[in-house]
Amino acid sequence: MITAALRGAEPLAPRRARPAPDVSAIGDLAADCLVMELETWPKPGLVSHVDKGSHDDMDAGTFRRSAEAIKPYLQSLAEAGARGCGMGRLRIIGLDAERAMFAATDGVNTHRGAIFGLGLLCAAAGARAGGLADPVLPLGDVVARRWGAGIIDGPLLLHSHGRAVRRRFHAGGASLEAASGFPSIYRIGLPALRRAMSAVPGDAEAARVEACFALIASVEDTNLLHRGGLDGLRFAHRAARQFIEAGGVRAAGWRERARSIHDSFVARRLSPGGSADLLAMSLFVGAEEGAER
Ligand SMILES: CC(C)(COP(=O)(O)OP(=O)(O)OC[C@H]1O[C@@H](n2cnc3c(N)ncnc32)[C@H](O[C@H]2O[C@H](COP(=O)(O)OP(=O)(O)OP(=O)(O)O)[C@@H](O)[C@H]2O)[C@@H]1O)[C@@H](O)C(=O)NCCC(=O)NCCS
Ligand SMILES: Nc1ncnc2[nH]cnc12
Repeated sequence: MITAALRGAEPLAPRRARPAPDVSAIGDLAADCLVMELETWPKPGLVSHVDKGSHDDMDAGTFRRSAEAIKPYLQSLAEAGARGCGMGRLRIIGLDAERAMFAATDGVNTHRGAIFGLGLLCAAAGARAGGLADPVLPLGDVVARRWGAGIIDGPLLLHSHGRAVRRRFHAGGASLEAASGFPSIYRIGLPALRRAMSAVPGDAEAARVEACFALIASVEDTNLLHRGGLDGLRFAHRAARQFIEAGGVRAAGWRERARSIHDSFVARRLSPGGSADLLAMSLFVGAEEGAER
C-alpha cells in the first residue's frame, strides 16, 4: 500500500497534482508506515526487525501486533475527519485505539504517541479526501487549523510519564507538535527523507535511517527526558547531530557508525520513541503529499 519509492528501490515520481485520495485506503497506509518505521535499522535505542534496542518488554512482534490492532481505528479517524468531526469525537476514537493497543500487547505502550499524531494526520487526510480541506494545504496545517485549539485545551492524561516530564522540563511533547502543525515533520523528517533519497537512490531504508537521526538530533523527545533526564536528551541530540553532520547515509561506513550510536543508546537505556513516531508520520505525509514536494 505504501508508495514504492518509500518502501524500496524506485525513484520518486515527479511533482504533480494528485487526485483526491480514497478515504478507504488511509488506515492501511498509516499502518504500513508504522511497519516501515519498525523495519528500519540501525535506529538508536529503538526496537526494529533486527533487535529490541533499549527495551526488554517489547520486540518486533509486539509492534506488528500493535500496528495491526490500531489500523481499524486509524481508518475510523480518517472517516471521522471526512465527516467533519471535532476533537471530542477524535479523542474518543483515539482512546479506543489505545485500549486496542494495550489488549494486543499485554499492556505495553508501543504506539500511544503514534495513535495521537498519526491519528490526527489520518483525520486530516480524511478531511481533505472528503472535500472539507484545501487540497494543497499541508496535512499538518489542516490539523492545526481544524483541531489545534481542541488539542491544547484537551484533558490531560492522569498517569503518563510524558505529563510528569513535560511539567518538570517545560517540554511541549506530542500535543504541542500536533497543535503547531507538525514542524518536525515538515522542517526535519521530510527534508531528510528527500535528501537521502536523491543521494542514495534505491535504498529506502537508508533514507529512513537518515530521517530518524535527523529527527532525534532536534526533537524534544519526552521519552528521552523520562529515561535520561536533560543529560540523556543532550547526549541523544549530540550523537545524532554528529552522525548527520558527518554526511549521514551519504558517507562511507555510515552503517557501522549508526550501529555504534545505536549501541551507545542501548548502553544508556535511552529510547527516542517520539522521534520514531515522527518518522512514521513523515513517511505517511510523504506518501499522502508526495515526498518530492
Ligand atoms: C496527548 C497525549 C499525547 C498525551 O500523552 P502524554 O501525556 O504521555 O504526552 P507526551 O509526553 O507528549 O508523549 C506522548 C507520546 O508521544 C510520543 N512523543 C514523545 N515526545 C514527542 C514529541 N516531542 N513530539 C511528538 N511525539 C512525542 C511518545 O510516544 C512513543 O513512545 C512511547 C513508547 O515509549 P517507551 O520508551 O516504551 O515509554 P513508556 O512505555 O512510556 O515507559 P518506559 O518503557 O520508559 O517505562 C509510545 O507511546 C510511542 O508512540 C510519547 O510517549 C495522548 O496520549 C492523549 O491524550 N491521548 C488521548 C487520545 C487522543 O486525544 N487522541 C487524539 C486523536 S487520535
Ligand atoms: N520502534 C520503536 N521502538 C521503541 N519505541 C517506539 N515508539 C514508537 N516506535 C518505537
